Amino acid sequence: FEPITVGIAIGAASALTGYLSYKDLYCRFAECCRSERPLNASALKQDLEEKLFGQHLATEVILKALTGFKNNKNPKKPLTLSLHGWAGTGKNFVSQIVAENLHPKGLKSNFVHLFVSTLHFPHEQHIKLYQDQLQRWIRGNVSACAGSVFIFDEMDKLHPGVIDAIKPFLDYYEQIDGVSYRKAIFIFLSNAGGDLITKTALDFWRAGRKREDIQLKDLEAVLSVGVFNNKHSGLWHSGLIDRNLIDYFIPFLPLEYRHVKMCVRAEMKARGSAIDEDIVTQVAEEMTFFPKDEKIYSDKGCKTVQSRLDFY
Ligand SMILES: Nc1ncnc2c1ncn2[C@@H]1O[C@H](COP(=O)(O)OP(=O)(O)OP(=O)(O)O)[C@@H](O)[C@H]1O
Repeated sequence: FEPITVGIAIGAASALTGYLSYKDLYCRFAECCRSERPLNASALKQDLEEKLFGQHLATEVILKALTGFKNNKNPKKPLTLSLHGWAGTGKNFVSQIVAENLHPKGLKSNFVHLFVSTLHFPHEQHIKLYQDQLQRWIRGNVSACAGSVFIFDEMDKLHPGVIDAIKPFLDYYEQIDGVSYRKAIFIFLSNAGGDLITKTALDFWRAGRKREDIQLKDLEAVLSVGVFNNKHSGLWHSGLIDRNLIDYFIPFLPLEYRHVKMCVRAEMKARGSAIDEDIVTQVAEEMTFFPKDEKIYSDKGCKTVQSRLDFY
Protein backbone atom coordinates (compact mmCIF):
# COMPACT_ATOMS: atom_id res chain seq x y z
CA PHE A 1 0.00 0.00 0.00
CA GLU A 2 1.22 3.45 -0.73
CA PRO A 3 1.34 5.86 2.19
CA ILE A 4 -1.17 8.30 0.70
CA THR A 5 -3.90 5.67 0.34
CA VAL A 6 -3.30 4.43 3.89
CA GLY A 7 -3.44 8.00 5.15
CA ILE A 8 -6.73 8.62 3.41
CA ALA A 9 -8.12 5.34 4.78
CA ILE A 10 -7.10 6.21 8.35
CA GLY A 11 -8.48 9.73 7.93
CA ALA A 12 -11.76 8.38 6.63
CA ALA A 13 -11.97 5.78 9.39
CA SER A 14 -11.31 8.28 12.13
CA ALA A 15 -13.72 10.77 10.63
CA LEU A 16 -16.31 8.02 10.55
CA THR A 17 -15.64 6.88 14.13
CA GLY A 18 -15.63 10.52 15.17
CA TYR A 19 -19.01 10.96 13.55
CA LEU A 20 -20.38 7.76 15.02
CA SER A 21 -19.23 8.53 18.50
CA TYR A 22 -20.58 12.06 18.20
CA LYS A 23 -23.92 10.59 17.17
CA ASP A 24 -23.78 8.05 19.99
CA LEU A 25 -22.95 10.78 22.41
CA TYR A 26 -25.75 12.95 21.10
CA CYS A 27 -28.24 10.08 21.38
CA ARG A 28 -27.22 9.51 24.95
CA PHE A 29 -28.66 12.90 25.89
CA ALA A 30 -31.35 13.45 23.31
CA GLU A 31 -33.72 10.80 22.03
CA CYS A 32 -32.81 9.48 18.58
CA CYS A 33 -35.18 7.72 16.26
CA ARG A 34 -32.99 4.83 15.05
CA SER A 35 -35.65 2.99 13.07
CA GLU A 36 -32.97 0.76 11.57
CA ARG A 37 -31.83 -0.53 14.94
CA PRO A 38 -32.51 -4.28 15.08
CA LEU A 39 -35.01 -5.53 17.58
CA ASN A 40 -33.52 -7.41 20.52
CA ALA A 41 -35.86 -10.37 20.16
CA SER A 42 -34.56 -12.23 23.19
CA ALA A 43 -35.09 -9.16 25.41
CA LEU A 44 -38.66 -8.83 24.13
CA LYS A 45 -39.25 -12.55 24.67
CA GLN A 46 -37.94 -12.36 28.19
CA ASP A 47 -40.07 -9.30 28.97
CA LEU A 48 -43.21 -10.96 27.68
CA GLU A 49 -42.55 -14.28 29.39
CA GLU A 50 -41.70 -12.71 32.72
CA LYS A 51 -44.17 -9.87 32.89
CA LEU A 52 -47.25 -10.89 30.95
CA PHE A 53 -49.29 -13.54 32.76
CA GLY A 54 -51.64 -16.07 31.25
CA GLN A 55 -51.40 -14.88 27.65
CA HIS A 56 -49.53 -17.59 25.78
CA LEU A 57 -51.18 -16.74 22.45
CA ALA A 58 -50.49 -13.01 22.65
CA THR A 59 -46.88 -13.67 23.66
CA GLU A 60 -46.34 -16.00 20.73
CA VAL A 61 -47.99 -13.84 18.08
CA ILE A 62 -46.49 -10.54 19.20
CA LEU A 63 -43.01 -12.00 19.25
CA LYS A 64 -43.43 -13.52 15.82
CA ALA A 65 -44.99 -10.40 14.32
CA LEU A 66 -42.40 -7.98 15.62
CA THR A 67 -39.31 -10.05 14.87
CA GLY A 68 -40.55 -10.76 11.35
CA PHE A 69 -41.35 -7.12 10.71
CA LYS A 70 -38.15 -5.69 12.16
CA ASN A 71 -35.97 -8.24 10.35
CA ASN A 72 -37.52 -7.29 7.06
CA LYS A 73 -35.39 -4.53 5.53
CA ASN A 74 -38.08 -3.68 3.04
CA PRO A 75 -41.60 -4.15 4.43
CA LYS A 76 -44.40 -3.58 1.94
CA LYS A 77 -46.74 -1.99 4.46
CA PRO A 78 -46.66 -0.83 8.07
CA LEU A 79 -47.20 -3.46 10.74
CA THR A 80 -50.76 -3.45 12.09
CA LEU A 81 -51.68 -5.43 15.18
CA SER A 82 -55.22 -5.68 16.53
CA LEU A 83 -55.40 -6.73 20.18
CA HIS A 84 -58.74 -8.08 21.44
CA GLY A 85 -59.95 -9.13 24.83
CA TRP A 86 -61.75 -8.53 28.07
CA ALA A 87 -60.92 -5.53 30.32
CA GLY A 88 -57.73 -5.69 32.35
CA THR A 89 -56.21 -8.65 30.53
CA GLY A 90 -53.04 -6.82 29.49
CA LYS A 91 -53.64 -5.10 26.14
CA ASN A 92 -52.35 -1.70 27.24
CA PHE A 93 -49.68 -3.38 29.32
CA VAL A 94 -48.34 -5.32 26.33
CA SER A 95 -48.40 -2.20 24.15
CA GLN A 96 -46.20 -0.56 26.73
CA ILE A 97 -43.76 -3.52 26.68
CA VAL A 98 -43.68 -3.46 22.88
CA ALA A 99 -43.14 0.31 22.85
CA GLU A 100 -40.24 0.05 25.30
CA ASN A 101 -38.59 -2.63 23.22
CA LEU A 102 -38.81 -0.46 20.11
CA HIS A 103 -38.02 2.90 21.70
CA PRO A 104 -36.33 2.77 25.12
CA LYS A 105 -38.44 5.60 26.56
CA GLY A 106 -41.58 3.58 25.84
CA LEU A 107 -44.81 5.53 26.10
CA LYS A 108 -42.81 8.64 27.02
CA SER A 109 -40.87 8.44 23.76
CA ASN A 110 -41.37 11.14 21.15
CA PHE A 111 -41.82 8.31 18.66
CA VAL A 112 -44.65 6.49 20.45
CA HIS A 113 -48.14 7.99 20.30
CA LEU A 114 -51.13 6.81 22.29
CA PHE A 115 -54.67 7.83 21.33
CA VAL A 116 -57.67 7.03 23.48
CA SER A 117 -60.95 7.29 21.58
CA THR A 118 -63.09 8.76 24.34
CA LEU A 119 -60.36 11.20 25.32
CA HIS A 120 -58.96 12.37 22.00
CA PHE A 121 -61.95 11.95 19.68
CA PRO A 122 -65.00 12.35 21.92
CA HIS A 123 -67.40 14.42 19.80
CA GLU A 124 -69.07 12.98 16.76
CA GLN A 125 -69.72 16.44 15.32
CA HIS A 126 -65.97 17.14 15.14
CA ILE A 127 -65.05 14.09 13.05
CA LYS A 128 -63.78 16.19 10.15
CA LEU A 129 -61.45 18.10 12.45
CA TYR A 130 -60.17 14.88 14.07
CA GLN A 131 -59.53 13.37 10.64
CA ASP A 132 -57.43 16.34 9.54
CA GLN A 133 -55.55 16.59 12.81
CA LEU A 134 -54.83 12.88 12.96
CA GLN A 135 -53.61 12.72 9.37
CA ARG A 136 -51.34 15.71 9.92
CA TRP A 137 -50.07 14.23 13.16
CA ILE A 138 -49.27 10.86 11.63
CA ARG A 139 -47.64 12.39 8.55
CA GLY A 140 -45.50 14.76 10.65
CA ASN A 141 -44.39 12.06 13.02
CA VAL A 142 -43.59 9.42 10.42
CA SER A 143 -41.60 12.02 8.46
CA ALA A 144 -39.58 12.67 11.62
CA CYS A 145 -39.22 8.98 12.51
CA ALA A 146 -40.09 6.19 10.09
CA GLY A 147 -40.34 3.67 12.94
CA SER A 148 -42.98 5.64 14.84
CA VAL A 149 -45.47 3.61 16.88
CA PHE A 150 -49.16 4.61 17.06
CA ILE A 151 -51.43 2.97 19.62
CA PHE A 152 -55.21 3.40 19.38
CA ASP A 153 -56.99 2.39 22.59
CA GLU A 154 -60.77 1.76 22.71
CA MET A 155 -60.85 1.07 19.01
CA ASP A 156 -64.41 -0.29 19.35
CA LYS A 157 -65.51 3.18 20.49
CA LEU A 158 -63.72 4.99 17.70
CA HIS A 159 -65.97 6.55 15.07
CA PRO A 160 -65.53 4.74 11.74
CA GLY A 161 -64.82 8.12 10.13
CA VAL A 162 -61.71 8.51 12.26
CA ILE A 163 -60.54 5.02 11.31
CA ASP A 164 -61.09 5.99 7.68
CA ALA A 165 -58.61 8.80 8.14
CA ILE A 166 -55.81 6.39 9.04
CA LYS A 167 -56.68 3.78 6.44
CA PRO A 168 -54.47 5.17 3.64
CA PHE A 169 -51.43 5.01 5.90
CA LEU A 170 -51.96 1.31 6.58
CA ASP A 171 -52.06 0.32 2.95
CA TYR A 172 -49.42 -1.00 0.57
CA TYR A 173 -48.41 2.39 -0.91
CA GLU A 174 -44.74 3.00 -1.45
CA GLN A 175 -45.11 6.65 -0.51
CA ILE A 176 -47.86 9.17 0.11
CA ASP A 177 -46.84 12.75 -0.67
CA GLY A 178 -43.19 11.82 -0.35
CA VAL A 179 -43.52 10.00 2.96
CA SER A 180 -43.20 6.24 3.35
CA TYR A 181 -45.24 4.70 6.14
CA ARG A 182 -43.93 1.19 5.66
CA LYS A 183 -41.74 1.10 8.75
CA ALA A 184 -44.37 2.44 11.14
CA ILE A 185 -46.27 0.25 13.60
CA PHE A 186 -49.98 0.64 14.39
CA ILE A 187 -51.48 -1.14 17.39
CA PHE A 188 -55.26 -1.21 17.87
CA LEU A 189 -56.78 -2.22 21.20
CA SER A 190 -60.38 -3.22 21.68
CA ASN A 191 -62.81 -5.22 23.78
CA ALA A 192 -64.55 -6.46 20.64
CA GLY A 193 -64.61 -10.23 20.60
CA GLY A 194 -63.76 -10.41 24.32
CA ASP A 195 -66.98 -12.28 25.12
CA LEU A 196 -66.30 -14.85 22.42
CA ILE A 197 -62.70 -15.35 23.51
CA THR A 198 -64.02 -15.90 27.04
CA LYS A 199 -66.55 -18.40 25.79
CA THR A 200 -63.86 -20.43 24.04
CA ALA A 201 -61.65 -20.37 27.15
CA LEU A 202 -64.64 -21.48 29.23
CA ASP A 203 -65.44 -24.31 26.83
CA PHE A 204 -61.88 -25.57 27.19
CA TRP A 205 -62.09 -25.31 30.96
CA ARG A 206 -65.41 -27.15 31.10
CA ALA A 207 -64.03 -29.88 28.87
CA GLY A 208 -61.16 -30.32 31.34
CA ARG A 209 -58.63 -29.09 28.79
CA LYS A 210 -55.67 -26.91 29.65
CA ARG A 211 -55.81 -23.18 28.90
CA GLU A 212 -52.35 -23.40 27.33
CA ASP A 213 -53.76 -25.87 24.79
CA ILE A 214 -55.96 -23.18 23.27
CA GLN A 215 -54.51 -22.45 19.86
CA LEU A 216 -54.88 -19.51 17.59
CA LYS A 217 -56.96 -21.53 15.18
CA ASP A 218 -59.50 -22.24 17.97
CA LEU A 219 -60.12 -18.51 18.21
CA GLU A 220 -59.77 -17.36 14.64
CA ALA A 221 -63.10 -18.73 13.55
CA VAL A 222 -64.78 -17.34 16.65
CA LEU A 223 -63.24 -13.91 16.17
CA SER A 224 -64.13 -13.82 12.54
CA VAL A 225 -67.79 -14.20 13.34
CA GLY A 226 -67.74 -11.92 16.36
CA VAL A 227 -65.55 -9.09 15.21
CA PHE A 228 -65.15 -9.29 11.49
CA ASN A 229 -68.81 -9.82 10.72
CA ASN A 230 -70.21 -7.84 13.59
CA LYS A 231 -71.52 -4.65 12.08
CA HIS A 232 -71.36 -2.87 15.43
CA SER A 233 -67.73 -3.52 16.16
CA GLY A 234 -66.33 -0.40 14.47
CA LEU A 235 -63.64 -2.41 12.79
CA TRP A 236 -66.12 -3.88 10.37
CA HIS A 237 -67.49 -0.50 9.32
CA SER A 238 -64.04 0.80 8.67
CA GLY A 239 -63.22 -1.69 5.93
CA LEU A 240 -59.86 -2.34 7.60
CA ILE A 241 -60.68 -6.01 7.71
CA ASP A 242 -62.05 -6.62 4.20
CA ARG A 243 -59.04 -4.85 2.77
CA ASN A 244 -56.67 -7.08 4.77
CA LEU A 245 -54.98 -4.13 6.37
CA ILE A 246 -54.69 -5.82 9.76
CA ASP A 247 -51.71 -8.17 9.85
CA TYR A 248 -52.41 -9.97 13.12
CA PHE A 249 -55.47 -10.41 15.33
CA ILE A 250 -54.22 -11.08 18.82
CA PRO A 251 -56.59 -12.59 21.39
CA PHE A 252 -56.23 -11.90 25.12
CA LEU A 253 -57.70 -14.60 27.34
CA PRO A 254 -59.65 -13.76 30.51
CA LEU A 255 -57.49 -13.96 33.63
CA GLU A 256 -57.99 -16.56 36.36
CA TYR A 257 -57.55 -16.34 40.12
CA ARG A 258 -53.94 -17.60 39.88
CA HIS A 259 -53.08 -14.87 37.35
CA VAL A 260 -54.58 -12.20 39.57
CA LYS A 261 -52.32 -13.45 42.35
CA MET A 262 -49.34 -13.18 40.01
CA CYS A 263 -50.33 -9.58 39.25
CA VAL A 264 -50.49 -8.79 42.98
CA ARG A 265 -47.02 -10.26 43.53
CA ALA A 266 -45.62 -8.35 40.54
CA GLU A 267 -47.09 -5.12 41.88
CA MET A 268 -45.65 -5.72 45.36
CA LYS A 269 -42.26 -6.38 43.82
CA ALA A 270 -42.51 -3.23 41.72
CA ARG A 271 -43.24 -1.26 44.90
CA GLY A 272 -40.16 -2.75 46.53
CA SER A 273 -42.14 -4.46 49.29
CA ALA A 274 -41.64 -8.02 50.50
CA ILE A 275 -44.15 -10.48 49.11
CA ASP A 276 -46.73 -11.30 51.75
CA GLU A 277 -48.78 -14.28 50.62
CA ASP A 278 -51.61 -13.45 53.03
CA ILE A 279 -52.08 -10.07 51.39
CA VAL A 280 -51.75 -11.65 47.93
CA THR A 281 -54.64 -13.99 48.77
CA GLN A 282 -56.74 -11.24 50.35
CA VAL A 283 -56.40 -8.93 47.35
CA ALA A 284 -57.17 -11.74 44.90
CA GLU A 285 -60.22 -12.78 46.91
CA GLU A 286 -61.61 -9.28 46.87
CA MET A 287 -61.89 -9.40 43.09
CA THR A 288 -65.10 -10.66 41.51
CA PHE A 289 -65.11 -13.73 39.33
CA PHE A 290 -67.48 -15.08 36.72
CA PRO A 291 -69.46 -17.07 35.52
CA LYS A 292 -71.74 -17.02 38.55
CA ASP A 293 -71.46 -20.75 39.27
CA GLU A 294 -67.87 -21.60 38.48
CA LYS A 295 -66.24 -18.23 39.31
CA ILE A 296 -63.17 -18.76 37.16
CA TYR A 297 -62.36 -15.46 35.49
CA SER A 298 -61.75 -12.09 37.06
CA ASP A 299 -64.24 -9.62 35.62
CA LYS A 300 -61.75 -6.77 35.70
CA GLY A 301 -58.71 -8.90 34.94
CA CYS A 302 -55.82 -7.41 36.88
CA LYS A 303 -57.09 -3.90 36.45
CA THR A 304 -57.91 -2.89 40.01
CA VAL A 305 -55.09 -4.80 41.68
CA GLN A 306 -52.91 -1.72 42.09
CA SER A 307 -55.55 0.40 43.80
CA ARG A 308 -56.67 -2.49 46.03
CA LEU A 309 -53.13 -3.03 47.18
CA ASP A 310 -53.06 0.54 48.47
CA PHE A 311 -55.36 -0.52 51.32
CA TYR A 312 -52.73 -2.83 52.80
N1 LIG B 1 -51.87 -10.52 31.58
C1 LIG B 1 -51.33 -9.67 32.45
N2 LIG B 1 -50.11 -9.92 32.98
C2 LIG B 1 -49.57 -9.06 33.87
N3 LIG B 1 -50.16 -7.94 34.29
C3 LIG B 1 -51.36 -7.63 33.79
C4 LIG B 1 -52.00 -8.48 32.86
N4 LIG B 1 -53.18 -7.93 32.54
C5 LIG B 1 -53.29 -6.80 33.22
N5 LIG B 1 -52.19 -6.60 34.00
C6 LIG B 1 -51.97 -5.49 34.93
O1 LIG B 1 -53.18 -4.77 35.05
C7 LIG B 1 -53.04 -3.42 34.57
C8 LIG B 1 -54.23 -3.06 33.71
O2 LIG B 1 -54.23 -3.83 32.52
P1 LIG B 1 -54.34 -3.21 31.06
O3 LIG B 1 -54.48 -1.72 31.16
O4 LIG B 1 -53.24 -3.71 30.21
O5 LIG B 1 -55.70 -3.83 30.59
P2 LIG B 1 -56.44 -3.74 29.18
O6 LIG B 1 -56.52 -5.12 28.65
O7 LIG B 1 -55.78 -2.73 28.34
O8 LIG B 1 -57.90 -3.30 29.64
P3 LIG B 1 -59.01 -2.35 28.94
O9 LIG B 1 -59.62 -3.14 27.85
O10 LIG B 1 -59.99 -2.10 30.04
O11 LIG B 1 -58.31 -1.10 28.49
C9 LIG B 1 -51.72 -3.41 33.80
O12 LIG B 1 -51.09 -2.17 33.92
C10 LIG B 1 -50.92 -4.50 34.47
O13 LIG B 1 -50.26 -3.98 35.59
